Amino acid sequence: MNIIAIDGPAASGKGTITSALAKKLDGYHINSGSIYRKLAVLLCEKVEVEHLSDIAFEAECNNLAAEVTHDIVHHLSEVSDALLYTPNISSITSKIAAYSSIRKLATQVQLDMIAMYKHRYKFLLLEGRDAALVAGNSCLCKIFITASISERAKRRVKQLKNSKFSSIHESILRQVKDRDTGDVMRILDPLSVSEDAIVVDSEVASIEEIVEFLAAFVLLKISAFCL
Ligand SMILES: Nc1ncnc2c1ncn2[C@@H]1O[C@H](COP(=O)(O)OP(=O)(O)OP(=O)(O)O)[C@@H](O)[C@H]1O
Ligand SMILES: Nc1ccn([C@H]2C[C@H](O)[C@@H](COP(=O)(O)O)O2)c(=O)n1
Repeated sequence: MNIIAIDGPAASGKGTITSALAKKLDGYHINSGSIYRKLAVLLCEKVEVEHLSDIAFEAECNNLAAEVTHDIVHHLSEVSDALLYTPNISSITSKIAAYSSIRKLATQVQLDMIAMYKHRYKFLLLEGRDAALVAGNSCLCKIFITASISERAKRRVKQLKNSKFSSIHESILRQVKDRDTGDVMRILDPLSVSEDAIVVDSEVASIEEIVEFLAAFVLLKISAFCL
């Protein structure tokens, strides 16, 4: 099984690049961020999280994980994609991703998806913070997509411009910084660059050029494996 693990900070372009790379390689894209985001939406449907203490918030995360675990695929399929990328859900997702009950559940969903799709596709592209860890020995290569924080905030402003969540650069920059801090500082599976990852700066080339380059890199890697 060939798993390509792809990671990077918020708005670095990893989702866009992974999706285009999956198309180019005829692979299947597993977006682990969307699993975490859907769990955040389910939590918000259940409780008002805004005024909870950290202890109460963690308890609610544990309750949610216990409640949905037996029918997780059904629960996740009930969540509309439209809600996933709102600033509020992005920030709550970053928070819930720190708790082991949530991480355990999201990891199980990813492992189930890998088991389901591994015989149907030559490549599985696993996007997310702990992709390399989840993929384990089946990881063919690790890719880390990055860009400067100002560029990432600029991209997010542009992305949100035509939605009802549009916001000014300063406020988006603060949100992106807060998410970086939450992702990098948390104890469980923090955002970090694995030493054997290939690091791609998405500011120095277009999306198409990066996808071309990465597809060539993956194919080279697999041919080296087959020697
Ligand atoms: N060279 C580039 N490479 C990748 N994305 C780019 C590039 N230039 C502009 N973008 C744009 O940056 C925006 C952010 O990309 P994307 O949503 O894929 O980021 P992400 O890392 O998956 O973010 P998140 O983790 O918050 O979901 C998209 O609108 C994408 O089109
Ligand atoms: N494997 C993963 C995937 C995502 N997260 C966290 C990190 C982010 O704060 C949030 C949303 O992820 P994104 O859609 O931006 O990739 O979920 C994680 O901890 N582990």
